[in-house]
Amino acid sequence: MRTPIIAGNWKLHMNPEQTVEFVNAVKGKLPDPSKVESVIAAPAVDLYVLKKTAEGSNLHTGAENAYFEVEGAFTGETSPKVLNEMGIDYCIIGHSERRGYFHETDEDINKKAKALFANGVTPIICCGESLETREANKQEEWVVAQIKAALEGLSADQVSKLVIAYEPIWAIGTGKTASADQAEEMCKTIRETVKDLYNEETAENVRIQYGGSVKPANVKELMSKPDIDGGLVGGASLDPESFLALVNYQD
Ligand SMILES: O=C(CO)COP(=O)(O)O
Repeated sequence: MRTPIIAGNWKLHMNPEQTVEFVNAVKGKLPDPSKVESVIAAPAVDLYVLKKTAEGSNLHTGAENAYFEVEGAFTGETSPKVLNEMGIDYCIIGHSERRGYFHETDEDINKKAKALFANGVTPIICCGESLETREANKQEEWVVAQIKAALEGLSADQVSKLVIAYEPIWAIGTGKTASADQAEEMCKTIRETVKDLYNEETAENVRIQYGGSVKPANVKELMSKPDIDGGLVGGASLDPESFLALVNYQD
């Protein structure tokens, strides 16, 4: 059985003081990680205090991006090796904002996935189509191509452990959620793609999140779908009460 995983993606929000305040507010109220895994992915400048403050709690930690090299003359980048040394569990890669604003390619994302695995950090690999692609009814081929490129050269064992986040760009920060059926349809397609590329067991193990205007009001319906194993949440993860409502959706 796959353990549900709800991850907040803070994007470019929150400073270290706000991070400490947030973690202290949620820390004693998170679900047992065997029932629902709770993750906060924070800006790199907040990760040290995020990890320190979360220690001994049920909160797992994540970075929002990392580079595919671990050391060297790469000004401004974050090392997967240092994330591991800090005890950071997850790293989001390939978010549509990184692909769009920072021109990250499928190849970069694949290299980042490999570098994260080589350094003991679990990738959360994002995929998702634009409104234009959906209106042309090309969303499946688009997302399948992104998944194939991102997973290129990864082993079945690695793919069993990673997380894939399906985030249709038209639903991010717009208040316009994909319907639970639309989200389920694509998450199912992603799982079938993993089955075709690897095997049934790997497809059964890989956890697939939906992201795009997930809120306490819609999380339960999304999570009731068989191929949706979690949420990657932007705006609604910034407030402790709202984050707690999301991770405790089973109550
Ligand atoms: O991009 C997202 C998470 O990575 C989704 O953001 P919102 O939840 O704010 O729509």
